[in-house]
Amino acid sequence: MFKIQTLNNISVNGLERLPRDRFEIASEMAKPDAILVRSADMHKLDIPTSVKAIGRAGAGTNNIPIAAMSKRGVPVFNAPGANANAVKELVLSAMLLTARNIPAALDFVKKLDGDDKAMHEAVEAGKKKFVGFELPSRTLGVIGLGAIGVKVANAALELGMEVWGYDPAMTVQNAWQLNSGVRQALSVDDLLSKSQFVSLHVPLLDATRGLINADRIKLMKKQAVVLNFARAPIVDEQAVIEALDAGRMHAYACDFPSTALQGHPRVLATPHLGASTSEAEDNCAVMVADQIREFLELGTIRNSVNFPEAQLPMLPGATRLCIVNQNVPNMVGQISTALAKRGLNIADLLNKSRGDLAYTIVDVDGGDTGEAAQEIEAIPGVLATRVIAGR
Ligand SMILES: NC(=O)c1ccc[n+]([C@@H]2O[C@H](COP(=O)([O-])OP(=O)(O)OC[C@H]3O[C@@H](n4cnc5c(N)ncnc54)[C@H](O)[C@@H]3O)[C@@H](O)[C@H]2O)c1
Ligand SMILES: O=C(O)[C@H](O)COP(=O)(O)O
Repeated sequence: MFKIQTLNNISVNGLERLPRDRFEIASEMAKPDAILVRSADMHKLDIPTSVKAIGRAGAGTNNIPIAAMSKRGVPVFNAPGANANAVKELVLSAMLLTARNIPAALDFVKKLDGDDKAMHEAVEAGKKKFVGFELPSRTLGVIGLGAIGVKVANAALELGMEVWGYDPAMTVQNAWQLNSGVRQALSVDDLLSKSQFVSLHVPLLDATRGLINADRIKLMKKQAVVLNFARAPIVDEQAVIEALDAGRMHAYACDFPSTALQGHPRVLATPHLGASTSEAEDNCAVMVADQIREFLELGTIRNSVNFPEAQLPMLPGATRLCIVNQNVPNMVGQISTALAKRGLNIADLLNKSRGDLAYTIVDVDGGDTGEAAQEIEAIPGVLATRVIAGR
């Protein structure tokens, strides 16, 4: 029986992928084997040593201490692309809402009073304050062409916009999805100088913290709109507020309310709703639950942010060892020696590495691997060892 602790509400459709005869699931428990999380901040949590894997039912993993987990040999999984359409739709609605000054217009309507005649007169006299603009031929710059950025860029092209993108590390898979009409900016500054709308779709990293700052706002076209549905610290809020107050920027739309932004007439802030659709919640939970189950039952690694991909069909009757170690020479040699010393035959083996980490799956013909596993665990540089009994 594996124990799964949930730190946030995880969609039932996802949890159902973990059959109750093999998985116990609770929000509070001792010695969990794995943790399922959405946005709960795990940086200050004392993560039990029993934890073998963490599954983020979503995209961003900045709430998880990944470096510390790598040192412990614990893979962190996420759900790439599973909520991308939900975010794309929110970004498109924010573009339309800000272009047409809808938030201020709704506020105006809420404050109308009097009878129908008085309201009608106020509407006709007041509507000129909310004259907006249309999207075709306006320019959108998309920073970060990953799962979400590509969808936003393609959809904006469909709306008739001119679209520029910037991503120095775009994957081939995402490049295949990008409409060839999206033009390539040479740098963030180049993109900003061309854009009326700028949409951010990068992870929060040291390199992206404060990506949009006072100097960069000056590069944007006058009356620009910044759309931040990525993470709050990617934008310097104070710089944005100053640009809005000075009439340099038209609006700031973001998914991250704050005291500084609260009540600003040119800020459209949603309560971190990017992934909050039933479809996205199901997609994320199903994807990550499947990945956690495959890891716990078979040692398979799919969509980890710190481990290499690793998938090896398990041979019937074999015993499987999954070993995480530092990516240094002679580890596989030492592992196979520990097995050979006990007369254990390797039936199949997979060794993959990513950065400083290496991961080995070894299927051994029958046999008792207990002692060998203990010896492997003690090899300097081995971070975690697990034995999975054959079925
Ligand atoms: N508001 C929400 O609810 C919500 C929902 C999903 C994701 N997000 C945020 O959006 C981010 C992106 O999500 P995604 O699914 O598209 O992720 P992704 O990993 O598919 O794409 C991120 C892209 O950013 C690129 N990138 C990284 N650093 C860059 C830089 N300095 N300049 C330009 N490009 C850079 C990467 O190469 C990658 O292609 C997540 O990390 C998360 O923080 C927010
Ligand atoms: O990175 C993400 O996937 C989003 O920020 C969604 O976060 P949530 O799962 O807490 O809604």
